[in-house]
Amino acid sequence: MKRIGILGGTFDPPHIGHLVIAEEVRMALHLEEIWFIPTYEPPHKQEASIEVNKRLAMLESAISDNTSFHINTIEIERSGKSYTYDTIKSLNNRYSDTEFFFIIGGDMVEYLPHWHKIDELMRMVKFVGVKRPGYSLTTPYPIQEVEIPMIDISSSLIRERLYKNESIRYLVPDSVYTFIKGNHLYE
Ligand SMILES: Nc1ncnc2c1ncn2[C@@H]1O[C@H](COP(=O)(O)OP(=O)(O)OP(=O)(O)O)[C@@H](O)[C@H]1O
Ligand SMILES: O=C(O)c1ccc[n+]([C@@H]2O[C@H](COP(=O)([O-])O)[C@@H](O)[C@H]2O)c1
Repeated sequence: MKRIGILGGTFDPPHIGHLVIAEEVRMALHLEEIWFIPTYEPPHKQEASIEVNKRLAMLESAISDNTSFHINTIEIERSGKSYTYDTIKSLNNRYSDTEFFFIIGGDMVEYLPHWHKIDELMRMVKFVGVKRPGYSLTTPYPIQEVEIPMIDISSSLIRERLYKNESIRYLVPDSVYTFIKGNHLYE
């Protein structure tokens, strides 16, 4: 069986926290690839503040220098609310030779009881939890923890900084920085 990690996210915008957790989990669990899956419409929070094609373009530029990182656009193609249950069901059908590991930060671990069809989903995919400042990995669900250097960076922090015209240099890859500035995003 192939071993593939999935990092689902809104990536509004992508930041170095996303890249670090993907790489750390890839290494720790000996995964062949990480597939980044941008949501079309996040199931549990307000819709993204910029359009999906711009989120996708930023994500492409953020991961382009890592040959183990790929993007899967299944949720964009499906449109509507991006329930992980629907995504994993399709991927399991399509890639029967692959074991998927769905990576989530502490905030999403705490939210697990509210995920759509969570009990069925737990039987369909392995969840991997990584710590995030301010959240615990305590959950009644069987997740596997991977230790990472904790990173206190979020897309909300980056959006807030940009609204206030403060620096976000080094919090996002240079290519994402250039894209944000060039397209006047989050101003
Ligand atoms: N710094 C981080 N440490 C650990 N996990 C993270 C970190 N940033 C994001 N994640 C995880 O990555 C996934 C995708 O996150 P998302 O794209 O929503 O970014 P975010 O920074 O949480 O955004 P926002 O601040 O807008 O909610 C989620 O599972 C989230 O928990
Ligand atoms: O399916 C659900 O009910 C569900 C609830 C919360 C989060 N998720 C998924 O978890 C991933 C991270 O979510 P987000 O909004 O923090 O980017 C993303 O792939 C979401 O679709 C999924």
